[in-house]
Amino acid sequence: MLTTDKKRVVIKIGSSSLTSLHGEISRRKLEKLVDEVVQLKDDGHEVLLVSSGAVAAGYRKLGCLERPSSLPEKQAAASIGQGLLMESYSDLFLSHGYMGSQILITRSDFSDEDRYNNARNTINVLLERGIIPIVNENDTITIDRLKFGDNDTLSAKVAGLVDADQLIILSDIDGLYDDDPRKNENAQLLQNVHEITPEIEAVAGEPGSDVGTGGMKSKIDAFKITMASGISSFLGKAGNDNIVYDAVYHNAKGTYFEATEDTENLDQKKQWIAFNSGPEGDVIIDHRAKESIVEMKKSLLPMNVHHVNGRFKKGAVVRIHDLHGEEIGLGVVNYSSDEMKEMIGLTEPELESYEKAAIEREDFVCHLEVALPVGV
Ligand SMILES: Nc1ncnc2c1ncn2[C@@H]1O[C@H](COP(=O)(O)OP(=O)(O)O)[C@@H](O)[C@H]1O
Ligand SMILES: N[C@@H](CCC(=O)OP(=O)(O)O)C(=O)O
Repeated sequence: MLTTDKKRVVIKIGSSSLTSLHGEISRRKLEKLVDEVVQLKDDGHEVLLVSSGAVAAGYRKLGCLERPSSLPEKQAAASIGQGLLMESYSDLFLSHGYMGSQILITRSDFSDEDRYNNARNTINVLLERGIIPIVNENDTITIDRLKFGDNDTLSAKVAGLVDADQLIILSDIDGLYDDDPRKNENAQLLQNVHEITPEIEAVAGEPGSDVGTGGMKSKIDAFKITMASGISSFLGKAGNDNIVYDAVYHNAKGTYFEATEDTENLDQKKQWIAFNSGPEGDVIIDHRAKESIVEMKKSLLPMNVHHVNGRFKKGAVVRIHDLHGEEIGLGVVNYSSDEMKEMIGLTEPELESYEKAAIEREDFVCHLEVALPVGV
């Protein structure tokens, strides 16, 4: 995060906002976006782009008449389109004296803590040296169940990774409405959202175009992540005049997502546990232990582990459940599943040799404290 009024801004632009009606990359739309990023750079802000558009830019050149639905065809299209997209961005930024750089990320890169931290270090160097990192999912090599899938949640995770001040999501709609505007012409624009309540989640519908994948639902998931991470966010319409520039200065038409000041922000370690780690097993605890870690905010002691499911090593992230099967949160274990199984049933004096907590409080993220998006 920058300390002055210079901001670190992550801008996400969706496929539908970069392509023409025929699904080709629109040079005019790209130029407009680049012009606005350049305005921010000229003002001294750091900017990172999360740009979709690889599949959209490539599928016709692959010989498909419409956006393919099979994974191998989408991946082949992205292989063609990603290069074309980057070529256009590089040319345009260079014509203004700025340099772009490509970063392709998979979900498994983010679930490995070392690779996650490494990505942060790399991006920090680029931003500090005035480069504009351009991030997309590494579509050509990811497999379906391990895909981010849409770039909305990817952009929120990237914003958390680089400790951004603001996430701007540009779409084909000028904000979040209280109902799907395609179905209800009286739907009203919501200008400020301070909490993602079940009512807010309920207004989010499917994608509005053939080229977008996320729809409003994935944007809401993205804003849950940024709000829990203390990052303010904005949703507005790509192509509206000065939308990006005005959003940074809080003057744009759209929806601003800002958590209230009393919301506790997750630190970077907890962001990784909550949104990026892939849990490897389950630790089940009784109601007394639940009260101790949730309400009294204590660490989970070895004597409070009721049983464990799955195999995991020391340092893995696990799901913590109560005896009714309700998931309470996620945490990093200090013992492997085998060690934990050995502890169960031991008396207090016998447990004395296990000096560490099973899960330290600072390595535990409670679902009650943070409304975690499911499955992101
Ligand atoms: N409550 C809502 N408010 C605004 N848009 C909505 C809502 N529910 C569904 N949508 C649809 O979500 C679409 C934007 O998502 P998407 O098509 O994935 O765009 P992008 O490619 O920009 O990510 C809008 O065009 C709109 O039709
Ligand atoms: N990684 C994909 C983006 C997936 C996608 O379509 O996302 P979005 O347009 O943001 O809903 C691509 O570059 O084509």
